[in-house]
Amino acid sequence: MINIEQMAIILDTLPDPAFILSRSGKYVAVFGGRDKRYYHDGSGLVGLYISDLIKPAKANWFLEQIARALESRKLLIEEYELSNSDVQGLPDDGPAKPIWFEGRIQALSFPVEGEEVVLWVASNISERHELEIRLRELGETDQLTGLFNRRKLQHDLTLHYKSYVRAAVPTSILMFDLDNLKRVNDSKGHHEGDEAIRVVAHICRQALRENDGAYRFGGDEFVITFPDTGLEQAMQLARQIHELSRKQLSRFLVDDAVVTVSMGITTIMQEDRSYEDAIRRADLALYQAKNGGKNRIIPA
Ligand SMILES: Nc1nc2c(ncn2[C@@H]2O[C@H](COP(=O)(O)OP(=O)(O)OP(=O)(O)O)[C@@H](O)[C@H]2O)c(=O)[nH]1
Repeated sequence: MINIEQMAIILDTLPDPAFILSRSGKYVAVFGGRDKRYYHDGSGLVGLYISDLIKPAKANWFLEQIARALESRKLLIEEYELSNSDVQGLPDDGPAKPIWFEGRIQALSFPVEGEEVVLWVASNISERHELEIRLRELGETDQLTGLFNRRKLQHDLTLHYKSYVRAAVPTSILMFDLDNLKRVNDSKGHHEGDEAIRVVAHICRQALRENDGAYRFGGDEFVITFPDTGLEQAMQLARQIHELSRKQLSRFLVDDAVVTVSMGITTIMQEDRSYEDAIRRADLALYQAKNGGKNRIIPA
């Protein structure tokens, strides 16, 4: 059988720190989490209160989670970020960067000093968190250009459409396609064609305002979204992008054919049942730009 001294050693050897916290946010006890590569030593916190140590917004969040665990009596699992500069009284030795934690919070069945308490186990999940961010970025980025991909466009346009329905915030959509890329590929090779596509991505980045989004729709087709922007203003931005393209793509020349861009532009409208209706309209306008002789902008 394990005796009480051994039990105390086991508690202190727990790989992740385990806090006993009262409803009012008092650190009643701290066990484990001794490896300084992963954790700051929290033993100096015992007897102190969360609200005295942590900035108000975060402190309130901790108190809310304690209350939730006490009310539900069920295991509560929450992820949060915390650095040692967020918590007064923590030593400097330990991880320098902010840590992402997974907190596992469970009400205990006995009070301490007349107050209800929870057990809060805080696991360092920073590596997993970074990997998740990286995977999300990869899942929404086009490899050749570094622009967002079509999946991300669908996600963002869904939100823009909701903003339009909820608060009549207009989003304009510019769809454009390179002209004559096939001739560059055929006569100068795919590598040169790739370069033209990268130049377009660079132009998009040059022209974007803070909340605009640039996406590779597929092949040599691109979309730019202009949130909170009506058609007239979006037309001006499209003209700028068209002009930048005219200058920067002029070096991709095959015989008498230059790489240019054809553009269709529209705004989410009242009759649209989803963002897809607006995309279809932009696509149709782009088709008209191609049919009208390429290298032009057609609004719809
Ligand atoms: N190098 C390169 N070419 C691509 C890529 N994606 C699509 N393309 C080429 O882009 C061309 C797209 O077809 P089209 O739009 O009909 O060709 P285009 O010469 O631009 O024709 P217009 O749009 O009518 O001017 C095809 O030749 C594709 O092979 C890519 O990632 N790299």
